[in-house]
Amino acid sequence: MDGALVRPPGTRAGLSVEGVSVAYPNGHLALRDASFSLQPGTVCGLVGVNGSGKSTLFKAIMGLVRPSAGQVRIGGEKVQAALKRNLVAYVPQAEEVDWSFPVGVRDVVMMGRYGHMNMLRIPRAADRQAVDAALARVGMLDLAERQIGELSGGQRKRVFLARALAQGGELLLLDEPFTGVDVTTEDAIVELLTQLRDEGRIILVSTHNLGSVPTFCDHVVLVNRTVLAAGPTPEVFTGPNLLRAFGGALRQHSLPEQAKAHAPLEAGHVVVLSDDERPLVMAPDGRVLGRLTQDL
Ligand SMILES: Nc1ncnc2c1ncn2[C@@H]1O[C@H](COP(=O)(O)OP(=O)(O)OP(=O)(O)O)[C@@H](O)[C@H]1O
Repeated sequence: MDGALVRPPGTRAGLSVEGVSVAYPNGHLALRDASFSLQPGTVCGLVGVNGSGKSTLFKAIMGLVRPSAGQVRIGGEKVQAALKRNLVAYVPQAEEVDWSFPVGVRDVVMMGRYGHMNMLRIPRAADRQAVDAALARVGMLDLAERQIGELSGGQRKRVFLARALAQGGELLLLDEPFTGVDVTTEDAIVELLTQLRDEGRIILVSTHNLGSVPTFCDHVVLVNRTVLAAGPTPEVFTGPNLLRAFGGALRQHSLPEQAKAHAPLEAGHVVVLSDDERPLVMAPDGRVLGRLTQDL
């Protein structure tokens, strides 16, 4: 993934979620008193079991649900003001998109520019440049004329990432970006997110792929209907915290003998499998040592 990105003007935007509670119209309290904050230039993993409130938190940050208590601030501004300034870009889960809709790759990425256009939505040269730069950056310029439904799962993810880049948001929300992508695409996405972090953006990534969290997240927010723990990855992404967040949803195994023969690990380490089955190895004191296959 390479190429330059046309960056919008705008100040760096920190994110603060302060005491946020969200109740749905049926009365279900999906989040209670959730708090954390992130500084510009951070990649943060949002980690929790199914139904723990990750998407609800995204919706609160995007102004799609109104908290019954607390507030979200982006760059010190209320959500609606931040949205008007195009500070927040969202990369959806594949399931949220109608892939049969006949729309080309370039058109999808151009949608990221709508907030920069007037009512008639006629693209200007700057919009076309931003689209091309974003497509180049995710390595999709060659497929720009394809229909979106004609792409692979990994290519589709790149297109929606390009849409967020073309928008030029300071805060990027990614919902499960690694689901259904191969290791090469995952590495390319991680590299791009790291570059965006180094440019001063905040990247908030919801993921079930626990194995990848220590390798690319500076911060972690663990959720289960509230924020259980938030902070730098080495402090928060620990065995005890993960077991508290996931309870019985994580399978825990002793490291198999045959794996020990290939890895410099001591007895007593355990392997924890996330629900996408990429194993994490933890030390007896609960420190996460890394992924079994790649890091150890
Ligand atoms: N529109 C809604 N109305 C009522 N309850 C909802 C609604 N949307 C979500 N919920 C409930 O709120 C809780 C949190 O859901 P949410 O989608 O935020 O979880 P999640 O952590 O994103 O889950 P997953 O990992 O499965 O995507 C769940 O119990 C869910 O059933």
